[in-house]
Amino acid sequence: MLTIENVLVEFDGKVALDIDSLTIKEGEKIAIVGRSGSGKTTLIHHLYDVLRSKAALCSQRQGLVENLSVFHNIYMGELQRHHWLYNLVNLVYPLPSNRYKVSELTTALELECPMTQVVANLSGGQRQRVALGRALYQKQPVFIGDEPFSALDPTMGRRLLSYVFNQHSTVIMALHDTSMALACFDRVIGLHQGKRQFDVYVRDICVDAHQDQLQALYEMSR
Ligand SMILES: Nc1ncnc2c1ncn2[C@@H]1O[C@H](COP(=O)(O)OP(=O)(O)OP(=O)(O)O)[C@@H](O)[C@H]1O
Repeated sequence: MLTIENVLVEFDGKVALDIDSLTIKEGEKIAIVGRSGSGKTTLIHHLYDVLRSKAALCSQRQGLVENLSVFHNIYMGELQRHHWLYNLVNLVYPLPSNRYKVSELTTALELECPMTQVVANLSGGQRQRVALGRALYQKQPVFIGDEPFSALDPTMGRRLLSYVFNQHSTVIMALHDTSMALACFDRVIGLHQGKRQFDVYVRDICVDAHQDQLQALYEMSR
């Protein structure tokens, strides 16, 4: 589906990402792990730039519009598909079909607040699920997420990960939860100082041994 080669990203002369070659096949579920500052977000954004036409991004920054409702923030995922006039009408009088689609999604995301609730009044975990909803609403074949469950309890995180998997053929996700990476994903890529430290298919490895390798990745000195 995609091969990137010789990707070097620097900020102020400091290497953030240095990948010689990385191939991603359609249908893969890939977790990207590594300690804070190892280059996960930089890689996620690079992959999104390359795959943009068929991917939805759920970024760490979220980019929610504080004064708009849950409905509007999720509906924004589809803005570019419609004429501006349709979007304007829907902003003022949300159409029943769109209200129905968004409400199905908020139920799946276990968002119990009303769809009319302004995002500024939501908790961190609720905001994260609204951002996730906006990415899911796009119904793209590829889902790219940057720690999309970091504010959720682990059980809910796993339930929502299953939902994301059911809705997308290919999933690429930066995570700090290494147990989730090994238990739920096909392939795990470990980054350290912008470089790939390992890249394994979970079916080919001894998970317990790899749990130690993952732990070591987080304990590496900078
Ligand atoms: N816009 C920027 N300007 C300057 N430096 C940046 C910028 N974005 C990232 N960096 C630097 O690039 C390196 C990689 O950052 P990145 O955000 O990709 O790491 P990360 O693994 O996603 O971290 P985290 O787990 O904390 O989100 C870090 O040293 C970071 O400080």
